[in-house]
Amino acid sequence: MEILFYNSTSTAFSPYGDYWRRVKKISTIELLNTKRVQSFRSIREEEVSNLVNWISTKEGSPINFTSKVYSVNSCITLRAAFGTKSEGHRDVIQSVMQETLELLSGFDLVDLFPSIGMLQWITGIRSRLEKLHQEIDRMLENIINEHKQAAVKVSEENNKDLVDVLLKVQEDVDDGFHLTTDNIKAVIWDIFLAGTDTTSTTINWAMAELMKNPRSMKKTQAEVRQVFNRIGTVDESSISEMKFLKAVVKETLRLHPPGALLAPRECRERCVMNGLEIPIKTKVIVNAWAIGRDPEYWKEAERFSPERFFESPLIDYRGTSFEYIPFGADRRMCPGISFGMANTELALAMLLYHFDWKLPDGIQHDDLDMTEIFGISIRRKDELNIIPIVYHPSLAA
Ligand code: HEM
Repeated sequence: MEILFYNSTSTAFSPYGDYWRRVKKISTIELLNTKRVQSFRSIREEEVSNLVNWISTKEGSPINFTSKVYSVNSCITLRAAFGTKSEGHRDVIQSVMQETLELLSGFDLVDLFPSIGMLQWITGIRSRLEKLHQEIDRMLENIINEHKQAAVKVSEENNKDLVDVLLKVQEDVDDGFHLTTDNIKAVIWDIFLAGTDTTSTTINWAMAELMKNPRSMKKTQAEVRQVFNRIGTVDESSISEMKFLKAVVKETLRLHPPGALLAPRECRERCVMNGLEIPIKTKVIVNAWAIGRDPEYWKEAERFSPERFFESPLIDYRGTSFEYIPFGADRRMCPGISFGMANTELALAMLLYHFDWKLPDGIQHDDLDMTEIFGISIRRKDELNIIPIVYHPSLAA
């Protein structure tokens, strides 16, 4: 079933209000635009390089790839959101976020956004969530105050973190819309929840698929190494040349869209689809996971084959190819595509450049278990434990 319709009087689903529209606009235009995402390049490169250095010390032993990728992504998001001011709070934020994700693991994106409505209806875990909510609130309050008190105002666009940008928006009252401090906290926390888990899940699935498909792994590594060796630097500047790597990420998102059920929609007017009458106000759930595996649109739909995107180069994830919507479509579409893709592509490129990867003893490529578990994002059931072997360009044939 790819689209579910049902009438709902539940408070879980609140129609979009003016607040939501404004915040969405701010997220898309001010916070997560391509230029801003570019300005976080050095953060990405530094954090992934730190990971590469750490992995180098573990050569020959299995590492928990899943948890390492998760912590790198949360560091990148933290630094992008709070700048250097996050350092004193980093451990607390990461553990609170981890706890939130664990508590919410039975829920999905559909339940979470806009998060403002979330706490109103989750009953069983309400008290723990409320305690966490207070902790998060206190922590964000401190960080925002530190930003407000910073003696030197940040004027250079490139040095602005997301809190700086939101405080600037708060100052510039736009035709009567006032962004409160609570709004700022909610936006930042939504970005954490929506951005970190989805991105690290994507990197994890991509690596798992490459481990399961050695031919694709070889092809991706050959491309990444050819480009980085020719340019002479291992950084973000040449990622745009890595067409096969990009196809690997696209194929990963086709088979494993982390936000499988998208955000819920509501029918604004009565309509008829395939003879079925859909009344006004029906809640609509779109199953992007099932759409990406529909044999009507995809040849050998269950097979991991990045090459399919060379055969159909026009299929893109920007919300206009309806057979492929890992970031959703229309006004509820993900505002974090550029940030998510930049983090995913750089991490994969660097980890595939610097290391060859082996499965621990006794596990064959074909045997790698790809069972999924359903939560905020659809993750692999098992953490990915794999063995790094350092690549030395000078020794390569
Ligand atoms: C590979 C990474 C990512 C994937 C696959 C992904 C996917 C999605 C999907 C499917 C939705 C719902 C869209 C819809 O219903 O039409 C969504 C919403 C959202 N995403 Fe992402 N996302 C990713 C990364 C990010 C990042 C890095 C950020 C922020 C830094 C982010 C922020 C958000 C926010 C704030 C929403 C809610 C938008 C709303 O309520 O309208 N996402 N994302």
